[in-house]
Amino acid sequence: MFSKSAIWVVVVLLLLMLYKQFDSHGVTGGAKPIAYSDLLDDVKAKRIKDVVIEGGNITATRSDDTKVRSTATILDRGLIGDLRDNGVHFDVKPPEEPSFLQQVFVSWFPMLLLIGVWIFFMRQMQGGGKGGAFSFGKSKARMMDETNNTVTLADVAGCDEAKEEVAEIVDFLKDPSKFQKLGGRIPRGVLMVGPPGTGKTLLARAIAGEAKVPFFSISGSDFVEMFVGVGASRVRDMFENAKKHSPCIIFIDEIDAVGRHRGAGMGGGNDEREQTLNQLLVEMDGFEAQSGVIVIAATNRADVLDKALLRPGRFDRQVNVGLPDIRGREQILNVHMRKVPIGTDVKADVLARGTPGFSGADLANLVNEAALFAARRSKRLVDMADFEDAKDKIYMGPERKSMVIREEERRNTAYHESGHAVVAKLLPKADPVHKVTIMPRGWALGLTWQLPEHDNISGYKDKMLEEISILFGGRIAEEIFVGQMSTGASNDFSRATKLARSMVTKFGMSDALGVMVYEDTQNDGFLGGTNKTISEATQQKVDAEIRAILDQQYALARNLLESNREKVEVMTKALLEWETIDADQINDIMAGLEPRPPKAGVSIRKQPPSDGGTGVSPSVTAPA
Ligand SMILES: Nc1ncnc2c1ncn2[C@@H]1O[C@H](COP(=O)(O)OP(=O)(O)OP(=O)(O)O)[C@@H](O)[C@H]1O
Ligand SMILES: [Zn+2]
Repeated sequence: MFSKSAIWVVVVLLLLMLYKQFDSHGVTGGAKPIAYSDLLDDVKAKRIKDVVIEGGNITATRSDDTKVRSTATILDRGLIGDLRDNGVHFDVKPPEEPSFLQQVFVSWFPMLLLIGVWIFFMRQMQGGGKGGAFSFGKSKARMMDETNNTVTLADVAGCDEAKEEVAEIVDFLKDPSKFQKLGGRIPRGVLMVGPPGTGKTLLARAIAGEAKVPFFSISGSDFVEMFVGVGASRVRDMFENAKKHSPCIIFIDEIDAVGRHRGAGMGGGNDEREQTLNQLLVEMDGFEAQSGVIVIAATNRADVLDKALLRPGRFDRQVNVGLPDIRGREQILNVHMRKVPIGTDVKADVLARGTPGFSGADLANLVNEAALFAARRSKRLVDMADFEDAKDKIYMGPERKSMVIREEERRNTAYHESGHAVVAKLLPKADPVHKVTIMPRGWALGLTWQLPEHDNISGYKDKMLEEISILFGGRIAEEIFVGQMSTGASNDFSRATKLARSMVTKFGMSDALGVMVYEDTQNDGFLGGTNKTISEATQQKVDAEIRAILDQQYALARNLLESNREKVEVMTKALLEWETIDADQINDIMAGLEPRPPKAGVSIRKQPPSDGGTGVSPSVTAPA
């Protein structure tokens, strides 16, 4: 409101000044301006009876009572003499002073303007400014009181260790006095460390929910303001507020925004951030451990934090919240599946196997996407086909149903994917093939998905060799059955080569070169990128060894496909007919049977569902 009235004041003053300007001109208003020389002529000709000199202005009255005016010049010292000589009555007045109001306005105007601009920006920064211009130092922490926080530890899944670690905090918050009597030392600060979306915020809320205490949450970036001192006073305010509501939890997300070690950053440091951090340290030291306020902070990088934050009495307890493993993913899926109506064919364990690397937030998103698919198809339950599509969409981008693919190209892709799949099925150590599709999706024309039994933690030599053969399978099938080679296999080739190179140079899996590690991964590509630890001769041996591995695996795959031609043909036919085939159909084909038709509900969607999942590394055929 203030800025609006300020604008009005400015406008009124401006008008006043303009009016004054016109007004002073109005005094001389009736006079006709004439040249100075004409005036002098008039004086000499005795046509002037009266003259008023006011500052530099001369107003003269002629004998006929008409008024003229002109500008006097100090150069003309003879003017007075001329006037006297010609008997003109004259008067000299001092130049008119600006009025008091005008003076005040002129001297204060720049100041007022500055203040106006300042207020404007302040309000802008407050985001519309409900708090007005005077609430900078107030904490922005949002408080959620115990009655509307319904999250409990049961909602957090797949991180049992972390949950065990925080159980003690829940106990303490439930009944601080019990601990206080025994004098036990309860942590004041807990640091949750883990990648984004793994449920750090959720876990902190669950602690508050379980203990039924208020939960203050704020993001580290909320403290970082343009003005020195604002962040620090926000910290102070937040702690004061929290103490009033103790026992309670303060949750600071992204603490690295303030907690980065001091002296880092441009120009050797950032005063504002350091002040804020110092204030945080002061507050954490200051409040009694028994006051019942527990500060939980989250970060994805504990290594960038200022060491002072991690000292005893501050965030001395660390809880690691990592990406969920296969069992964790299954539990998280189950938690989120409770919120939507799920069909009986949905198997959380299969989905968990197919989603390595997914975080809790990704899995929540998966369930949500699946529900959207089901809604779009007007289903009453979310079934496995919806989950499959949701997962494919998240991994590969949406289906490109409208993409026009020439029949020839489609056939080529079908042979290519069948090649991958048949080789994978025939090799003993390969991960089971769960789905093959030639449905274009994202940037891929088709893909073969293998589903690992376990999360791939380490690679074994035989398995890696087989993987190389599987990668070659696509291109070889094109060679054998189509007779021409497309560029769609280039991704396969580069992956095969990379794998072979790592086997030789990193994993020491080559018989000829032994277990020495030839590639210093630390310095890879640094300083010119040449690897000085390898001599020219060794480099040649390395190349020859990679070549040998690739040739050998290529020959193996080619052999397998040549001697199983009819299986590739049948699979290709099935793919051309149904676009996607699942594990059961693939098994039929490999057993030499006619593949069973796709499961129900498929003909409507044209794309058959499958109960398979994704592999860690689907073999993707990119368009040329
Ligand atoms: N372990 C889990 N169990 C159940 N749901 C989870 C889990 N992890 C994440 N989620 C889901 O993902 C959402 C986002 O997680 P949350 O915001 O807690 O992650 P975060 O680790 O704090 O991420 P960030 O570091 O990006 O802030 C949660 O609201 C929840 O729906
Ligand atoms: Zn391929």
